[in-house]
Amino acid sequence: MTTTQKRIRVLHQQLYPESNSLNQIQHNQTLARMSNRKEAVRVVVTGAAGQISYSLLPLIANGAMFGPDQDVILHLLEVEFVLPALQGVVMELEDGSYPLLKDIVATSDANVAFKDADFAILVGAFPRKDGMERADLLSKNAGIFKVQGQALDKVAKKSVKVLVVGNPANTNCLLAQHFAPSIPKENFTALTRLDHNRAKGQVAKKLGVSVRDVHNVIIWGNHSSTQYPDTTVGHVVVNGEKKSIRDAVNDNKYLEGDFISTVQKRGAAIIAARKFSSAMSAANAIVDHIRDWVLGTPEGEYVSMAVPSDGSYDIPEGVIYSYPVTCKNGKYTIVQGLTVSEFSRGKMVATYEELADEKKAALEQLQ
Ligand SMILES: NC(=O)c1ccc[n+]([C@@H]2O[C@H](COP(=O)([O-])OP(=O)(O)OC[C@H]3O[C@@H](n4cnc5c(N)ncnc54)[C@H](O)[C@@H]3O)[C@@H](O)[C@H]2O)c1
Ligand SMILES: O=C(O)C[C@H](O)C(=O)O
Repeated sequence: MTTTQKRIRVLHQQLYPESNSLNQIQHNQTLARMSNRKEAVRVVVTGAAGQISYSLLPLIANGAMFGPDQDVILHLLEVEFVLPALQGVVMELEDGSYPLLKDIVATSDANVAFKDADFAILVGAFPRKDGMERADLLSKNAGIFKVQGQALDKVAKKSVKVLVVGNPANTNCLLAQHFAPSIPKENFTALTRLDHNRAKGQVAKKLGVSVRDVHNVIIWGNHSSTQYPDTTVGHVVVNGEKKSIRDAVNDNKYLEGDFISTVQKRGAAIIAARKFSSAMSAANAIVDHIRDWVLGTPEGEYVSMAVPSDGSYDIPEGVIYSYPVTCKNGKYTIVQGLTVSEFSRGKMVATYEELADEKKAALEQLQ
């Protein structure tokens, strides 16, 4: 035994008088490391055998959503006749050798899927097909979000954070919220981060810069073709120089015309090209939404989230409306005090009115 080994043994015996093996030191160190690990979070993904989930699940399992030190337990919900396909997804997750993936629950029972959930990502819905209007989706989807809201209310943690992706996302979110009265209203959100990312992408392309140089675009309202992608407070930073998007682009006709309609119609353009709705970019936006909500947004950075309207910017309460937000300590805050031009106001009200109509139609469906 070397002198160093002897000294370690003495030290070890002082620290652990009940043990006399060096292996025990290693064992205790391992136990200590394990006890420092954060408890695994339970993440529900509905529509788990669908195409968005196929891109999303590996991102959750590899730490992109919650960080590299957070174990996850995936709760996968599918309709019963799709369970055999879901088993294939489960096998692939097992074969992916993801160190953070602690366990998988795969089921067609909402009360099993939502049990003790920390996060619920509601993707499963009837997707819009080429030529179909979003309003057509309301009747197909209202029942799904009623049942899932009720299950959340009954068995999920009261702190569960909910993100609705399945369309019409804002109104489906409102329904889930309505049927889960025991969960704080502000825990219900819908995805407009994909639209936000699309808007950044269009500005970056126009200016020939990277998306990382584009900041504080805003999506107001509904995840639909009435959404208002707004660049009025956004800026770009190129070679250390900060400029408003308006000044950098220097083409208001574009920013108030083609830019807006390209972002509004991007989902439809992808359906027309792929014959399926967006999936890879949707999964990426879902990760961005939850990661920022949980881990926070960089100082001064706005992101877009559809959240319960609280009267901010004179949008009445009672709809799920996309606003610019910042996130800190697991909470989002709607950015206040931005100047709203007459042009912007018209677009913000139009998209609100669509949401109010969708709400009325959805509630009628359920009577
Ligand atoms: N908000 C956004 O930015 C955004 C972006 C893209 C797609 N979407 C929407 O996301 C949804 C899913 O898209 P996709 O391409 O993955 O569709 P998909 O058809 O590939 O997958 C949907 C899955 O949901 C399942 N499902 C249906 N009803 C269910 C229920 N009650 N419980 C559990 N699972 C159920 C289906 O069996 C299917 O496997 C669609 O509504 C689509 O329009 C939203
Ligand atoms: O509009 C759709 O159904 C597609 C999806 O919401 C998208 O924005 O890509």
